[in-house]
Amino acid sequence: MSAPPLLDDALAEVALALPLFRTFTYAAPESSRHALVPGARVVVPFRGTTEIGVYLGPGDPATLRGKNGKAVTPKAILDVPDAEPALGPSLLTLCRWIADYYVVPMGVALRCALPALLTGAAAPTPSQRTHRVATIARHIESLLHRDRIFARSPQQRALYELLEANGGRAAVHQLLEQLKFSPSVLKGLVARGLAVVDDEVVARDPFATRAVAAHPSHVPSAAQRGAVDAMAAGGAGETFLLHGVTGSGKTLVYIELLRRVVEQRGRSAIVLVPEIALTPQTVDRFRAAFGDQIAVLHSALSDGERYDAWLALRRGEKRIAVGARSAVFAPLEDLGAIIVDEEHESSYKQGESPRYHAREVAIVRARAAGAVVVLGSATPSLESWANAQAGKFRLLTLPARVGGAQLPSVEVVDLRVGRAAAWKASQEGPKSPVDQVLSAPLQRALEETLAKGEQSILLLNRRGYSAFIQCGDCGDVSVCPNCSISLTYHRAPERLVCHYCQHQESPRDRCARCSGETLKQRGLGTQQVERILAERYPLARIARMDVDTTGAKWAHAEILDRVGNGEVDVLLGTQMIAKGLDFPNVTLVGVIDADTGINLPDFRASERCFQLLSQVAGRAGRGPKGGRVLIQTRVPTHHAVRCALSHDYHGFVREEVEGRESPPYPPMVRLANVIVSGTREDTTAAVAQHAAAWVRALMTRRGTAGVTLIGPAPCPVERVKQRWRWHFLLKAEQPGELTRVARYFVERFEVPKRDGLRVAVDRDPVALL
Ligand SMILES: Nc1ncnc2c1ncn2[C@@H]1O[C@H](COP(=O)(O)OP(=O)(O)OP(=O)(O)O)[C@@H](O)[C@H]1O
Ligand SMILES: [Zn+2]
Repeated sequence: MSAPPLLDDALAEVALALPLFRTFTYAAPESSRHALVPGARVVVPFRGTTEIGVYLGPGDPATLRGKNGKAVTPKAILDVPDAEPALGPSLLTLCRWIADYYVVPMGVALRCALPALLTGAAAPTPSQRTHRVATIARHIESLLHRDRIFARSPQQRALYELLEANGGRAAVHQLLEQLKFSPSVLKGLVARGLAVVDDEVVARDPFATRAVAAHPSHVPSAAQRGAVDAMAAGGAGETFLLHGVTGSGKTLVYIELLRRVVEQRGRSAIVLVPEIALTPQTVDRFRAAFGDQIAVLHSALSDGERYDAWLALRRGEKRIAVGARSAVFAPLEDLGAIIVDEEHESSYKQGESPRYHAREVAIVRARAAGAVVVLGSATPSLESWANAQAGKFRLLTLPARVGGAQLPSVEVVDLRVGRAAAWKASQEGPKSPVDQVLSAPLQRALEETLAKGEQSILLLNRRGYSAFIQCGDCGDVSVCPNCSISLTYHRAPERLVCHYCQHQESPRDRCARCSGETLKQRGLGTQQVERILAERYPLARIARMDVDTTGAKWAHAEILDRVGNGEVDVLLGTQMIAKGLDFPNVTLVGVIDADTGINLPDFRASERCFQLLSQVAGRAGRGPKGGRVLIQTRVPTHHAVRCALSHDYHGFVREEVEGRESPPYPPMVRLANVIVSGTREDTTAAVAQHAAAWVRALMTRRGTAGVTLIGPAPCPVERVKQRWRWHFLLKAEQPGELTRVARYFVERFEVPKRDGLRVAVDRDPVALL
């Protein structure tokens, strides 16, 4: 053990947002614009430029020895720009925990807790917020009409349909640059009165102008009141797991809890939702209940607006922060509650350094602040469930839907055909497109629902027009030149897109390998299904929602508003339509292919599939009309499918946990995924092997019996953005051991400085792909 450092007030320890596991020592200024207190931003000279850092406390003179043992004169802090420290003591402590647990430099943790405008990382924004926007001027409802209008202008049609897919609007520069439309195509649409282009439309904060519909304020049911009472009486730092079936009224529970915490006790609160743009209904309910007290933090805010919201929270002008994962850092004092809605969602995990999980950060923050945490879900993560079973979290249950509504009946449609049926089908010739997508029972259900004027949701967990392009002769699939993943075929405009790195190319008619003819009809994507549905049901009003419609960020909210207003009969989309939607007139949910994702080489594949099926099924029958769910699958006996059919969360957990016992995976053990990547395959593999051997030797030397190492091996997705990827896993029963091993490794293991080699540690990974 080294002796504790002798700290010196004339010196300052400063964290900089650099990928270096050390802080820097500067001379504290004798006089400065503002007081130098821990958490204050400082401007310091660094390698010939200036950087913005955060002052942590007095510095250690021992750090001022050069390599030869001679004393080095510290450079002085240039400025302390803020009257008040950017980070209060509690957020500073939280960042220390993040740096330690997620094995990242302190400066990296700090940067993620501060708004971009304060870290010097912000781009100057005002000019970016002004752009030209193309909007559809005339809607062409029927497909036949459309065929006629665009008979001689397929490019215009593609652009028109792309605008449509974006909720009717898109930025002109995006259409031209990213999607490679020529300006003349857009001009053509404008000339024909089908679209208009507005000059210099300034993007605005959609929530600032979004009217809050007066939401009826319900009287909580006995079950809801029981949950609120328990939470309001919760001890400081207590964590509750609110397991409430879909439609059980969890949102009202959160709102009633906040009434007590914020309105009665005058404390503050944070509400985390998976993704703001996808959950406008939930956000609207909070806004309806608390109005001006809320700051909604979301991705459409400019850096300036984000900073304004941050300041309002910081000054206590607003006392409730609602936002996605980064809202867990909202600068609120006297925190009384943190709510994590849909706590099982993987979007709470940040994909880049620091790879924190907002749920875990919320728990740590609340414990330090003496606040309660509420984790809510109809399908809690196995980790949270295990914590509740172990008594670490207190379990509260809402076992039924509000107002006596029933959970929908769920039926399975087995897509497997026996040999005899397959023979018969082959004699009958190719199936019609709609028969390939929707089984007879699902078609019947859809038609009945349309006939009754009710709404349907169809889930297809794959985007693009057709999953990939394959050679009919040699079977070769078009893959991304940068990533080891097949390219997705998109129709509007026609192109192949890599969903990892956005690489785009034009589809070929002939195979690059054998010149055989390529086929474009393998697999189904949302665009293709939309088209097939439109042709089969020309009068149905169909809306599609998937990642491609994010071109205009708020397209989602607009599409959902149209569904809410009854302007849409069929909502077709990827997993993003499974979240939190609450439309009483949706009486049918169809899952086109439940098997997508079930066989991914990832220990969470089944859990994710069960959650998705349960969540999307939960969109049906939320009103008095009841509801029905049909799940098409080729694996009807898989426990993820079977348990979703009977709304059996407990049964699923029982079977799934068994599968995670041997070999052990979370929640039985704690996991860290160590990923080695680089631009050359051979050196990446060699470094991964060397790193794994290094860690093994360390563990033997140190006698860290509690940690095991598995691998190394290539990652299931071997190459992403031109980088090869290898990984190994560290498993441990105790998180502390894992921290020590990972930290020692990251700080001491020398990664060769060539071939872009990098090592990343992903603590508590949500996926191993
Ligand atoms: N006490 C109540 N009385 C009447 N209606 C209620 C009550 N509580 C909630 N509701 C209504 O029930 C519906 C479902 O509530 P909510 O959306 O909060 O469910 P949820 O538990 O979040 O479901 P999911 O997990 O599926 O998102 C909403 O329309 C809500 O307004
Ligand atoms: Zn790619």
